[in-house]
Amino acid sequence: MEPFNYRDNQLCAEELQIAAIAQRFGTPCYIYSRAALEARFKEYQDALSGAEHLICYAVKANSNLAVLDILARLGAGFDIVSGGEMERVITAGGDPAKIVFSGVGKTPAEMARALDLDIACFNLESAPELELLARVAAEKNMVARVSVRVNPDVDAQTHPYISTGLRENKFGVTVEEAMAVYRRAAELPSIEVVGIDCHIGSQLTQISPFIDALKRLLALVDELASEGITLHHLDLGGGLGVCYKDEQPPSVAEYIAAVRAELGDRPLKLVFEPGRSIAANAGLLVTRVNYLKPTAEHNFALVDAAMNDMIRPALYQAWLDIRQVDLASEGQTATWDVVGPVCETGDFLGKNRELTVAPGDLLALSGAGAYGFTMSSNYNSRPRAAEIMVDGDQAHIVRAREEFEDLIRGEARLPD
Ligand SMILES: Cc1ncc(COP(=O)(O)O)c(C=O)c1O
Ligand SMILES: N[C@@H](CCCC[NH3+])C(=O)O
Repeated sequence: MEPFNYRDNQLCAEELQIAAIAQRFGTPCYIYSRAALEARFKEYQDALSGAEHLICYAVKANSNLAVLDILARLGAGFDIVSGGEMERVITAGGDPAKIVFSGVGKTPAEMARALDLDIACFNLESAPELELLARVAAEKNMVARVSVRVNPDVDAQTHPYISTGLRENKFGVTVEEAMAVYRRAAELPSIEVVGIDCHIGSQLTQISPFIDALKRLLALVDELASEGITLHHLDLGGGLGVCYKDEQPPSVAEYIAAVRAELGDRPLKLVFEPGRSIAANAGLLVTRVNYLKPTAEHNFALVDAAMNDMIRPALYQAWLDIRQVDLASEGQTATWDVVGPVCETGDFLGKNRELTVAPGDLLALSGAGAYGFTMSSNYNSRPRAAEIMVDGDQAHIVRAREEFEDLIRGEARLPD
């Protein structure tokens, strides 16, 4: 489902022209498509039909309440990594019984709140975390359901910053350590062992690393069973990649089919934590060209969005497609570096792009629905962008553009 198409040379989001949305809500703005979010989530549901499963959307990819609400209505569970994400899910109407809590640094307060909400499962990332959780649960006279995040030491073949399943990464426990953590968990009265979990990295474009990880997890499941520790679910994390440029990731259906084939008829509920593969291509970042600055070295198109709005190009050298909103622009055709107003040389959204642009034109960055707004900041005291949800021929503002008052909230000058 491609939500952003041209009609009469004008880029549209579902039934609406991007130019009209930008006119109404200003730029820079994130524009999401409800239909695209739903279609991607349903791909997972269809691929998993007939199997006991839970699809826990990874909130970090795009945590806007409207996005969470749309997915919650379809029955989604949620993968969270902080108290803030937990409260977002609850505020959006998500079901706490479908929350899994990942993350290497859970605090006692976050644990206590998650226990009060009776979330599905804590994905434990270390032996000390198990001890702390057991204490927090015991003090509340409660039992915490856990799975252990295993670091299977497989190469996800993705950017090193978003690879998480190698021995050198900070996430999870090694296969060897996992046995000890499970044995200890099984003897703690305030802990109930329910599952096993891994997440080997993000933007994976091949199935084989997932299957390698799954094999290592299944071997552990068998070893645990032989010791009388029976697991009920297997959580393979997120990580399925998307096409930003010319990547050819497997489809959701291919990926899930391969996992189901490897699992065979084991009585394990399958849990997934997809983020990017649901949200990335359901969103655009729309920006306006303020100046054209051709120099001897480079042609710069200075736009009103910057690295604080979308940091992926600066942080991971990520390539995002940049499209003209108006294909009939009468601007200057050249190879442009599309850069923002932030005072950093690394502040670029894309380099060497063939575009026809004039000051005042709009450009749209594709693949911006995941790890776009959620990674944005106020660097250079820039208010964060507005977020818009398009639903057919309706555009809803789902996060207001920040104002100066938002920038200084909580700050104070010293007393006289
Ligand atoms: C534990 C965990 N689960 C799920 C995800 C979501 O990953 P992705 O957006 O690649 O699907 C992440 C982020 O990579 C993660 O760290
Ligand atoms: N933030 C990363 C994805 C990593 C997710 C964290 N586990 C990105 O934009 O590609």
